[in-house]
This record gives sequence, structure tokens and C-alpha cells, in this order.
Amino acid sequence: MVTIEEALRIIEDQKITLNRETKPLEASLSHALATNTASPFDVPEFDNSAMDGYALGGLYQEYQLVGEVAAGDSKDIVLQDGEAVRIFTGAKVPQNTSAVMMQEKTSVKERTLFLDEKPKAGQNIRKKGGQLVEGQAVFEKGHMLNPPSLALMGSLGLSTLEVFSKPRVNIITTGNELVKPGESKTEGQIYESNSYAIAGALRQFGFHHHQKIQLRDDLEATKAGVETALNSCDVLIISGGISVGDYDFVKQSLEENGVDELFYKVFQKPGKPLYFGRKQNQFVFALPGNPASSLTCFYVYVLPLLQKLSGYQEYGLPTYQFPIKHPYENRFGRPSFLKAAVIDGKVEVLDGQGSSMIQSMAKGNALAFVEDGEKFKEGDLMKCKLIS
Ligand SMILES: Nc1nc2c(c(=O)[nH]1)N[C@H]1C(S)=C(S)[C@@H](COP(=O)(O)OP(=O)(O)OC[C@H]3O[C@@H](n4cnc5c(N)ncnc54)[C@H](O)[C@@H]3O)O[C@H]1N2
Ligand code: MOO
Repeated sequence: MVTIEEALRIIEDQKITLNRETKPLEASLSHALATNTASPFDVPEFDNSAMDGYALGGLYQEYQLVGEVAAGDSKDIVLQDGEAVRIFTGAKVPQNTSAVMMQEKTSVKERTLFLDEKPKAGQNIRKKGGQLVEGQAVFEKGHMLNPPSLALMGSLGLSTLEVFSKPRVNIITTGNELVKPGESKTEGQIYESNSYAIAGALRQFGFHHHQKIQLRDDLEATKAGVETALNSCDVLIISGGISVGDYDFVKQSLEENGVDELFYKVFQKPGKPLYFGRKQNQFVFALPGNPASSLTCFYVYVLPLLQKLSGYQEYGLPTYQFPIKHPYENRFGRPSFLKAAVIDGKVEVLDGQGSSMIQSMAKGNALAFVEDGEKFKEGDLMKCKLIS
């Protein structure tokens, strides 16, 4: 049995090799950049207007209107003192523009422009290089591309990006009692639900599974299923069959498939029988079958490994601290990840902490972490990972 810290350290310390690939910009979301990126030009590349209005030559209250420039125009206008041109947001400002006045603060009579207030030098002009100058570092290798990052890379004219590949993931669920939702079941059977949580959590963080295999509690079938799954993945996530029951064949099946154990059993609630192993460059998590245990272990242990294998600079869900809404004492006898809800900056530990109870987890949005025996008064800070 290892502690939570030891388990996380074992995951973090794994030596890995990252693969890289070139991806179209639109397919690069949540990938990590495989190279440092610098700006190939100034952004913006030219002084441009932040408003629909008038570009002003000199700072006066009256101007002679001499033309118009719209976004995308490449006219090379040079303003003389006392001249103004009609201009629109994003349009290149003419040479010698002192300021842009928004149209709401102006009036025009014939070809004369009158301003309602005195213009200020540089007002409403977005300066060349105001965001980035040519050669300036934009992102470091390992930066995870979020939607604004994609916009920034696009604005630099990049249609493809060199990124780290993401791990291929397969899922195995085990259990004779499990029936696919929508199919008919008999007494003693339940609907299989863990794979939906795991597949959903994968998607939530930009991963997806390649193959999902459902196995019966049978040694030969489990060995064969593990072998099949290992043929096409970098990370195998197994749910159930990892405890000590007579029908728990996952551990033995992994051993017989050449997977080396890196840890088995973590001193925590839920998810004590968690297993982590490795076969060359493939990793296996066997998550305890109880629904809340398997999903909690996914967020705490599987996600950081997937992110590390994707070349992220930082991995794992960050921990925040929130004041607790009510007194709480951890009497589970183990350090615990509790189903919790963070609302309006305060954390509430939810009813229904059993490892089989997914309802409370579904209604909450956080996992709160408490040490064994730890006591909280109302307002004490509790560590939380936000999961939705
Ligand atoms: N004698 C002991 N018994 C158990 C121990 C122990 O230390 N000694 N640990 C308990 C804890 S803690 C957990 S967690 C479970 C984990 O057991 P397994 O990983 O072997 O999981 P299963 O027995 O296969 O299933 C447990 C539970 O979860 C349900 N389940 C399983 N898979 C799914 C699924 N895909 N969808 C929905 N529900 C699923 C299953 O029906 C069981 O109710 O072991 C305890 N026992
Ligand atoms: O570890 Mo189990 O997940 O306590 O139910």
C-alpha cells in the first residue's frame, strides 16, 4: 500500500518519450506545442483604428474630410494637418494620423467634420506591435493550446502546428453483473456505467478512447481482453475486478500479459484498490469498480499521466482552497477525496459519500481533499479540485 503522495510521485517520475506530429490548426485544440513559438511579425502589423469614426490629422475640433478607409483597404493615404478621413474598426490608419474619434462624438456638415470633444493624441489607435513585436516569444514548448491560443496562432498566419501526440487510450470494463444501458437485464445484474464516466472525463480534457471492451469475470477472457486492448493503446484504463474477490482477475491478467506493477493499493478513500502498472511504454490503470472510486481515481491519477504523456508543462487538476460552509470531520479512517459542491466561493461536503454513490458526484462539481481525522470548523479552508 502506498500513500497518495507516493502514488502521485510514482506517476510523475515515469520516464517517457514524447511523439510529435504536425496538425492542422483546427485539430490542435488541447494539444501541447512541441516547439517554442515566436511571432513572425509585429501584431498588429500596422497602426489601425479601434473605432468606427474619423482619423484625424493634428489635434483640433474641426477638420476637412478628404476620403475614406475601410478594414482591408490598402490605400496609402497621407493626412495633412486639419484633414480627416472616415475610418472603420480595424482599418489601417493613414500616415500622420494623430488620433481617431468615434463617430458618436462627431457631426458632419457638407465636407466639414466637427468634434464634440477635444481629441487626445493616440486615442483609439491600436499601435503596430502593440500585442507582439516580431521575434517576441509567444509560447514555450509544452504550452497547452486552448481556444484563445488557437486564435493567436491563427493570427500569426500558422495553418499547421507541430504538437505532441496524445496517448491512445483503451477502456476495459469487467463484471458478470454488467449490462449495457438499453439492453434487458435479469435480477442481480446492473447497468454498466463506469465506461460512460471515464469516456466522458477523457473528452472533458481533450482525450478520447479508441476501443471499449466489456469482459466477464473469467481469467482466460480477462487475459485475452487485456492482450487485445494492449495491442492498440498507450494507456489502458480498466474498471473493476482489481480487489481481492474470487472473481477479481485483473491483476493476474496484467501480470500474465507482462505488465509490471508500479503500485497496488493506495491509502485513500475512495479507491483503495487502485493499481498502476507499465509494460515498456504502455501504462495500465486498474480502477476500483465502485463508480465514485473509479471516476475519482481518474481525476486524481489517470488525468495527470495522460497530460504528462501529451507533453503538457503542467499536469493534474489544480488544487484550490475554499472556506467550508459547515463543520466537517473526516471519520473514514483514511485520507479522503470527498464529493463536494463549490458554490459562491464556499465548499459544501455533500451527502452520499459511499464509493458506489455517483449521484452526489453528479450533482457536485468538486473533489475536496481531507486528511484522515481532519476537523473543519465553518469557514476553515478546505482543499478542492474542481471537476466540472
Ligand atoms: N474483502 C475486501 N473487499 C473489498 C475491498 C477490500 O479491500 N477487501 N475493497 C472494496 C473497495 S474499497 C472497492 S472500491 C471495491 C473494488 O473492487 P473491484 O475493483 O474489484 O470492483 P468490482 O468488485 O468489480 O466492483 C465493485 C462495485 O462496483 C460495481 N461496478 C463495477 N464495474 C462497474 C461498471 N462498469 N459500472 C457500474 N458499476 C460497476 C460493481 O457492480 C460492484 O458493486 O472492492 C471492495 N471490496
Ligand atoms: O476504495 Mo473503495 O473505493 O473505499 O470503495
